[in-house]
Amino acid sequence: MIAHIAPAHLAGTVPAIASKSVAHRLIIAAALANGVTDVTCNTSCADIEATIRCLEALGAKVERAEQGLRVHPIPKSQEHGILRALAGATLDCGESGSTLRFMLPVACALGADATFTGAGRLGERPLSPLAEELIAAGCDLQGLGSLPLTTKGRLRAGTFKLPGNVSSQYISGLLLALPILGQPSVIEVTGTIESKPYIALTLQALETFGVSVRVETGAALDGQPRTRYLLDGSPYRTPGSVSVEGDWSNAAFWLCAGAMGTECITVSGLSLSSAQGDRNVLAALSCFGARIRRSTGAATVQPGTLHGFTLSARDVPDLVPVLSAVASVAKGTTVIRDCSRLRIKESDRLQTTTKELCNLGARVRIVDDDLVIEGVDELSGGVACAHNDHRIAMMAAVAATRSSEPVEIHGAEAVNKSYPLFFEHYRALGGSVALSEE
Ligand SMILES: O=C(O)C1=C[C@@H](OP(=O)(O)O)[C@@H](O)[C@H](O)C1
Ligand SMILES: C=C(OP(=O)(O)O)C(=O)O
Repeated sequence: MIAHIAPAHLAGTVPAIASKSVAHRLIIAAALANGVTDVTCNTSCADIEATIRCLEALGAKVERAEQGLRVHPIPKSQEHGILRALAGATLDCGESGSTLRFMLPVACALGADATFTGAGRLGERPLSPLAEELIAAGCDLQGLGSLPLTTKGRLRAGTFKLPGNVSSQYISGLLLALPILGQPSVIEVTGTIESKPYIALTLQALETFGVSVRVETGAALDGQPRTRYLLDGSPYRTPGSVSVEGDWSNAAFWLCAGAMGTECITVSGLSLSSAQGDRNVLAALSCFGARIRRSTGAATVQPGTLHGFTLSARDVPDLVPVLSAVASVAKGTTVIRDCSRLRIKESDRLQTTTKELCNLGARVRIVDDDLVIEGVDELSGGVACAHNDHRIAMMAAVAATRSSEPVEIHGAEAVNKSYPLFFEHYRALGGSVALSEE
């Protein structure tokens, strides 16, 4: 699909969609709990549907309700009282890295005999060293390095060792899986943890379902930071109902468009005290020079004179494409550091952010693992490719608001991965988008 966008500033109010990261975690916990859970979730997307599909393949039942979902957990075996996954299940993770990295350890802990499939770049995205830890703890994984991937055998409780700098999803995946085992386990993470707020989201979901995790921080013998997550073996207990909060990662596109425009943009339905790290988009926009207003459950960004500054992507990798669009029209130089993990997302986002913003007239370059962006007054517009990456498609659409000529985005259907309503909301904010077949 091609999105043809006529340059125009955006303004107005849109409601936040449901947080994909929070939804993955709450739906998984609900499927592993001791009873039915109602999950209020006002929107869905391809990635959330992938997680639902995988849980259903393992034996959970997910009913669609008016406000969201009613999740019936994977049944327990009468004989042993433990959760019993359906044998021979195929878990189609679509293009969702979170789904694969969360459901693989979950399937291993259930002792499922399962096959994982997926699409797009998912098979190339790393699973190492999570996979090696699962193998060392009793699972037989075949087909590593691509998809399909199969698992057999049941994970044993114990100590799992992971580095902190590959993907926080490995740590979240193990945290979600280990309560299934009903015995104490420890996850030991060495080095500085990147994407750390996503682990906080996982711990929050576990706590909601009665699983408490003790976190110890300190240093290993070699002086490196070491974080230990200690699980005491307590199982998931349903609280009856839970609610998925608004998504800051996707609200960020509108808030950034607000900073780049001439009038305010408000996103409603957001928790201002959320554990989502991407809430820091507000702090970043304030450093750029935009004015921020916080009210109950909503954030508003007013344009200001934007100027570049230096920031780290360590805890906010998903904000990098859209913050780069803001930086493209901010005076002076912006440096976004610690971007190495962007290479292993739906596309190599260091490359695709640079290439596509440059195609639209920006001045962006990669220096080692950093992005260096020299601001220009206006972008030129032109043709951009989404590279099958939702955040690149949405970045280009936001860049169009400050282009002198129209922007054409090829592969615009990529937005469906996290935000099927994206172009509808773009129009609701006054944007002019026509969609056509490629
Ligand atoms: O746990 C999560 O929900 C996510 C963690 C992050 O990945 P990494 O930990 O691999 O950086 C983030 O980029 C991804 O979009 C969602
Ligand atoms: C990287 C993302 O998701 P995932 O890793 O779950 O595919 C994302 O939503 O930008």
